[in-house]
Amino acid sequence: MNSVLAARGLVKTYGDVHALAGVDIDISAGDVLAVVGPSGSGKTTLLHVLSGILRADGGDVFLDGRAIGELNETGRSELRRTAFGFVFQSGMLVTELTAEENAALPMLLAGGSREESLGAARLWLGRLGLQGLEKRRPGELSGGQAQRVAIARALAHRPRVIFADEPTGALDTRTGQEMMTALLAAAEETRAAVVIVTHDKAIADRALRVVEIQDGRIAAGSISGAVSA
Ligand SMILES: Nc1ncnc2c1ncn2[C@@H]1O[C@H](COP(=O)(O)OP(=O)(O)OP(=O)(O)O)[C@@H](O)[C@H]1O
Repeated sequence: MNSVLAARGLVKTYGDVHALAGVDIDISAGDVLAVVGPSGSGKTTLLHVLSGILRADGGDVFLDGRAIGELNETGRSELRRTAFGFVFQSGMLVTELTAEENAALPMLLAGGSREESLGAARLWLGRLGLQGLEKRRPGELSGGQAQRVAIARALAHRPRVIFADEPTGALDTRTGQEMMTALLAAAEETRAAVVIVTHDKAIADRALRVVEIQDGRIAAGSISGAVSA
């Protein structure tokens, strides 16, 4: 199996709500997978369980064949900092830090030197068209620029998988599409796999594969490409 990330029989419950009711997924390097589905169907829960933010109640997630359910909280948090990158709807940048410091943060937290981390951050900010804005704070950036800082932050430590939850949700259509173009080009360059939760069909259409979640399960016949094992 060549999957970077695989899920087998994922189950997650909140009280009597079955947010995930048995999900199997295989994601390989360079893959771009859009996760779509109605509100409350389990998309964000799936992304959080795949990325080790939440622990599965049943089944497991495998990164390069290694079960992440076996890791303790420290191990999972290290995994999130090193192997995964995250882009959220609102960017979630640290308001007191500059663009380059924000983009360097995962590398700094993972123990990288300031020089090396800021160097990688500047490189990605430049590639994403933000040269000259490195010293600005999030409040001094447009929504689209802030999202590109978030992409640089998700990429600078060269993660295996980038998770994006409604990354274009706060952007106008054109800026959202530009952000997707930047994300996909950057991911292609690093061969990172990308998992995007989105309500936006035009954004899902940019993915290589789309999977629809319904009531915590992959909807029958919803898969474009061979997502399920
Ligand atoms: N922390 C929680 N406690 C209790 N129930 C939760 C919690 N998080 C999610 N749920 C429930 O689990 C189900 C799946 O939620 P989830 O957020 O994964 O759906 P979603 O598809 O991402 O929804 P949306 O598109 O509206 O963001 C829903 O019924 C939701 O109400």
